[in-house]
Amino acid sequence: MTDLSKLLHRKMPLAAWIIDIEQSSVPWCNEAAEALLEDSLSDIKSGQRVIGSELKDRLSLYLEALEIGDALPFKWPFVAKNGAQFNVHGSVISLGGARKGLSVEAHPVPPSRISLENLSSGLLSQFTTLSFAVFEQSGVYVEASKCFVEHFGDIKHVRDLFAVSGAANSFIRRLAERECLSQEIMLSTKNGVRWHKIEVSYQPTTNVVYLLTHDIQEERDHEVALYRLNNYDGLTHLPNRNLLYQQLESALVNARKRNRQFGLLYLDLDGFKVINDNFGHRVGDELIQRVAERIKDSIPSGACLYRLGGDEFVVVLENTKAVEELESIAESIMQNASNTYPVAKMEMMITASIGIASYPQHADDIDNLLKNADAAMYRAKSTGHNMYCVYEYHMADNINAHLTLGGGLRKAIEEEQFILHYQPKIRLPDETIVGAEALIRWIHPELGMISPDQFIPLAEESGLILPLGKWVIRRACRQLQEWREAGLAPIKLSVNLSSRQFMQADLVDMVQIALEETGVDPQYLELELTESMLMADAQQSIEKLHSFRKLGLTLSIDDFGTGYSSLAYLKKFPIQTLKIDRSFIQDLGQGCDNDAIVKATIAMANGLNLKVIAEGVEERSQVDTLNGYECQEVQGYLFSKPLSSDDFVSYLKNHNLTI
Ligand SMILES: Nc1nc2c(ncn2[C@@H]2O[C@@H]3COP(=O)(O)O[C@H]4[C@@H](O)[C@H](n5cnc6c(=O)[nH]c(N)nc65)O[C@@H]4COP(=O)(O)O[C@H]3[C@H]2O)c(=O)[nH]1
Repeated sequence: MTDLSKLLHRKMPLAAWIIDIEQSSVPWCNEAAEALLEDSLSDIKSGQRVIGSELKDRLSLYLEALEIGDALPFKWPFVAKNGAQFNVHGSVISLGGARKGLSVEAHPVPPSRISLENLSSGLLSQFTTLSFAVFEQSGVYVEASKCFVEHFGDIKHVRDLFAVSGAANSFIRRLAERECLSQEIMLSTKNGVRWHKIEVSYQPTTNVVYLLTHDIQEERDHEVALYRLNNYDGLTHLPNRNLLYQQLESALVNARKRNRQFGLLYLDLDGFKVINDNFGHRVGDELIQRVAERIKDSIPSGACLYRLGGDEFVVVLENTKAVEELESIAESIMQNASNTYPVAKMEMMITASIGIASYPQHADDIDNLLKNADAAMYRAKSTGHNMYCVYEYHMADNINAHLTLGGGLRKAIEEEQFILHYQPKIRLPDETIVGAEALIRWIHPELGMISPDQFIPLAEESGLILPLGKWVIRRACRQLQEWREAGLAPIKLSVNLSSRQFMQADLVDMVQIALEETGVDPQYLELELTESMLMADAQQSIEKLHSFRKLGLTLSIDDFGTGYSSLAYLKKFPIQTLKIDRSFIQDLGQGCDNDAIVKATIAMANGLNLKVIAEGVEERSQVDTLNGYECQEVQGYLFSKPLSSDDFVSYLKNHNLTI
């Protein structure tokens, strides 16, 4: 071994070592070889470096045929752990006597030659699932895997891959700077532009660029779908509550920083639940879509519309100068939204109640701004549908009262905490009492008497109007029975129906049963309906009204003139009475527009053979004017406020009606 050491100096740069094939060992190696051997060519066993059995068998075959001094007939290629490639040359030596061994040297393979050899071998094209390609540093295409070619087609230059030329240029610039990079980018494939994750590695030894691509379009699509799901309403495609909060937060930051104002409108459709419950969710959904489109068309381009869910929407307007800007949006929405909607082959009508709140006047944080706009909306709803209210400080208390009332309503129905009051109806010109309107009152155990304006909207929204409405009809029928039994001359009693009640499928049956149970002659019961209630589905309304007529009841249109007065339809409805809304009566006889409207309405009703009653009559002058227009009946505080049952009987007696 000492001789050999002289022969092959340990410090020589080439890795060199000796193999004793018979012993499967490596009796000597120089320093350069040590690193290589450690990598893969041998193992250490019991302190001795050994070669594997496979290599031993292979080399033994050759040794048998070779003489000492002969070179091995092959180069033995291997790649070290650090990626360096070597060809190992060997020659047969004597290890003493006739015992043959092998002296080997590892020659590094010049990198460029290897890459060119490998690349031109078409090796990459064998890869079917991994998408990668090799380019010269200049970007010229060299070779690619099968999968890459199938995905991107024939490309000549790396530039051909990029969907955006700017991205291609920056990519090539970075390559020139020999950067390794990993990024998500859009690439042009045979199937169009798709998102990819790419990894690029520049190999200085070979002067080539390796590009690995991974199509992530599906992941991107999922991300986008998830984002939409979280932030947009599926039905109307409007942004939802999440995005509303985002916009409000940024609006608040901007407004605080720049000392600006912004505001919001909180919209809730009136009686939407009724439509949903009676026509089904599909019709309800379609209506919501149409309404959303209508609202969107009614707001200025700078305003954003959000759907909070159900029938609630919010409009946000930034950089406002005055609350009037928000009010004018509300007016425009109300004007457009109340026109009919063609839905499911019907002409539907729906209105909205709107609450307005503005930063900083009405609240200085988002939650309070929303809460106050909501409170203003509640106020609009309970004052009368289809209107808007700007927030005022006491409204927040009002909403609390609403919640308390709403919670107690169910219990109140169970415990029958209600009574009916009766307001006389007076015939003109002789001013005899010919009827009464039944008006509900809630006798709350703690709050006392609550007016219907405060709880009927809640009952409608919650659906409790159905049991409540049933109670009213049964109570009114019983009252007629009691008056008859008390010997009073028969009078007509009218009952208000809510829109939700009117759409109730078994309403006609329910009324019939109430009449039969009390033995009341149906001609003394009148139902008061509103125009919008009838117009929600005019065709169905006509059928229902005919069913009521068959029972023998009379039908009246309440609040005439405030809704969608379609004269064409009016002729088709089998109604007997028009009740002119009190808003037209208030300033009657003062030569204003209302005089002409009332006069024309009465003339038209007479032409259609309908009886006309004017409500809200408070002044004698109004009676005189109405008399002049040939109005048949009046009702109002001038004659009497709504009275309890006992007071009503006294009123009848005092007015000399036959008992
Ligand atoms: N300023 C003024 N007001 C007058 C005058 N004459 C009558 N009124 C009031 O005007 C309302 C007339 O009833 P409505 O328009 O059907 O309006 C009713 C009706 O829409 C609803 N409502 C009342 N009872 C029932 C009910 O049993 N069922 C349903 N669904 N709604 C009801 O609540 C509304 C309000 O009822 P009320 O508070 O009783 O208010 C009554 C009545 O007290 C007057 O000369 N001046």
